[in-house]
Amino acid sequence: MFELKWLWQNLEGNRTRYILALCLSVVGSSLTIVNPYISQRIVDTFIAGDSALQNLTQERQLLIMLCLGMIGFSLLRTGLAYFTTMQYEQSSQNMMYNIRIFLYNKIQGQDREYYDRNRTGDLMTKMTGDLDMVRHSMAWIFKTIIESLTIFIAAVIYFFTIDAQLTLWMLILSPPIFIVAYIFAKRVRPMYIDLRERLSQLNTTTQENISGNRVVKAFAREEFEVQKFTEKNVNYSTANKKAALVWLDYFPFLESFAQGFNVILMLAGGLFLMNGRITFGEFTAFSSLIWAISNPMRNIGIIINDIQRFFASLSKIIDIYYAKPNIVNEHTSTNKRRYEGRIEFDHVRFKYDSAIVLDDVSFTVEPGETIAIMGSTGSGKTTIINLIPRFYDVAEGRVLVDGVDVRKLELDELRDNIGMATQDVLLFSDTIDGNIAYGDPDLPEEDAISFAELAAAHDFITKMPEGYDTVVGERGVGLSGGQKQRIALARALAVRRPILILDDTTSAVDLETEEHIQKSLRELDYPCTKIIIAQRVSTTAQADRILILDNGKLVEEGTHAELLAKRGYYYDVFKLQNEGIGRQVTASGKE
Ligand SMILES: Nc1ncnc2c1ncn2[C@@H]1O[C@H](COP(=O)(O)OP(=O)(O)OP(=O)(O)O)[C@@H](O)[C@H]1O
Repeated sequence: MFELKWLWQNLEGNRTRYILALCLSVVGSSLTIVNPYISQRIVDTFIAGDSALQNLTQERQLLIMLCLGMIGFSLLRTGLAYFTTMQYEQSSQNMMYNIRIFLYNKIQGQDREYYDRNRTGDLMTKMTGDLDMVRHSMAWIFKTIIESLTIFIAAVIYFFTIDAQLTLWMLILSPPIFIVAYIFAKRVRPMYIDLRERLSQLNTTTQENISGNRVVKAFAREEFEVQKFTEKNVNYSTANKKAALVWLDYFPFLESFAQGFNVILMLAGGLFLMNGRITFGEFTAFSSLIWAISNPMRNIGIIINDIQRFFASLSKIIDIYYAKPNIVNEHTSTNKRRYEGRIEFDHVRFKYDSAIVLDDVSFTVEPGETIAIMGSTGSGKTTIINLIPRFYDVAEGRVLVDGVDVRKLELDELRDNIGMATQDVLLFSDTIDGNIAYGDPDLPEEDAISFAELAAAHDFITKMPEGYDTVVGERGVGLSGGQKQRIALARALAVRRPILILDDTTSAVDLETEEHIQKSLRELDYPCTKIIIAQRVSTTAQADRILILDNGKLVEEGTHAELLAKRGYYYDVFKLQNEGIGRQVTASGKE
């Protein structure tokens, strides 16, 4: 079976320990029959045998030895169980530790398409709940199966040595139990796959709700969100109950069969005892070991439940394990080159799934130039800049950096040459200093300060209670939109890359602050090609060239003056932003 083979492969380094644990389980469980055997000897020799009284006086030494033996074996079994459990725990924990690291790296190495397709809540479920289910199975469920099986087999062999016919009578119930268990397993498997899916939906809803709580509050949609959560919760709970109820359908059969072992022992065993076919001690041995046969039968349903959960979780983990990104970061180059910063789009066509987003886009940016991209919302501006660091690959055409197709460049090196501030600003729960130095952890504090000054962030940072050491909350909680944008800009500048990409980075700052930022960008002390997405003419006016996008096509290209003279989209935007919205408002406030 593929999943088990996969587990075995990943057990590398811990295989010996795990096999040792399995062997110890077998040995420890086999010892279960020792005490019933000693009991049998004690009963037959000292309690119920013909010469019991005589033995009690003459063989007292043997009795003491047998009693000590019982205590000794009990202690040995307990010690062994402790040691065995430790081996299971250590090997399964070590294995999961390795797999967790591997999966985390795997997720980190996925391309943007993977993140577009996979929900955060689902990935979180795989990395936590599913991994833990597999670990639990390795440490407990497999152990339970091995131990139950060993005890069962050891008891059956021991029973056979006492009386084969009585043993066969006892085993008469096993086939129907296995048939019931098999039917149950077949019915319950799809339910656990469904259950796992619903848990993932529940986690996704919870995660989205928590990370989007400010939007929820802004729209006073708490009730709606509670309803949405309740719906997922009900779904999960219903699926859980459904699976549990299926188990309950079969439980009475399994329990009755398990109880049946006692009845058979009483009837057949009692008859055999009266006939003198077995001794009283042997009957006691049967009686004290009957649980070894009935318990595994009784637990078979629980074990099947857990195994179904185990396989449902394991297949989800394997999904991540074998997921292959289309855009791979080889991490091979040790010496990363610094690029000149020339960018060229050569008849680029791009689509998300089947929707064409960029169509025949061609333009060139020379090293050191500043290019502004403007266009209506959804026209494809962000998509253009996402193609430069190769977050996605083009469908047709080429994107070239320093004259080389980005698909032929080392991904690490390419991205190491780009500083980027994205539209959706994400800051980490760290100090402001730590956030600015994110791309360069060795950045001296005075440099962090000077980049914050360039990004017009220094003044508000120094006014904060702990200045640069102020810890910002998750995603930058505690800062205004404009403040977050400025820290993100300082972070992008601080890496001093030859290509700087800014996606609407100054949209939330006032005009005066923006003026300061524009000046800083013009006066950067390192060579840098800048690509700036902006909606304000005040931002684009100073660019060497402005590209206008409309519906995925490049419709205008030129300097501020050239585009104004063209009287196209750019001119309209310019007019709109400079003359208000075209309405002449009178002093009295009427049009
Ligand atoms: N991950 C994605 N999967 C599918 N479609 C996407 C994805 N990202 C963007 N799109 C679609 O691609 C088109 C272009 O999006 P893009 O983000 O490039 O526009 P934009 O010009 O940057 O818009 P805005 O000014 O609103 O940021 C839009 O129609 C958008 O719906």
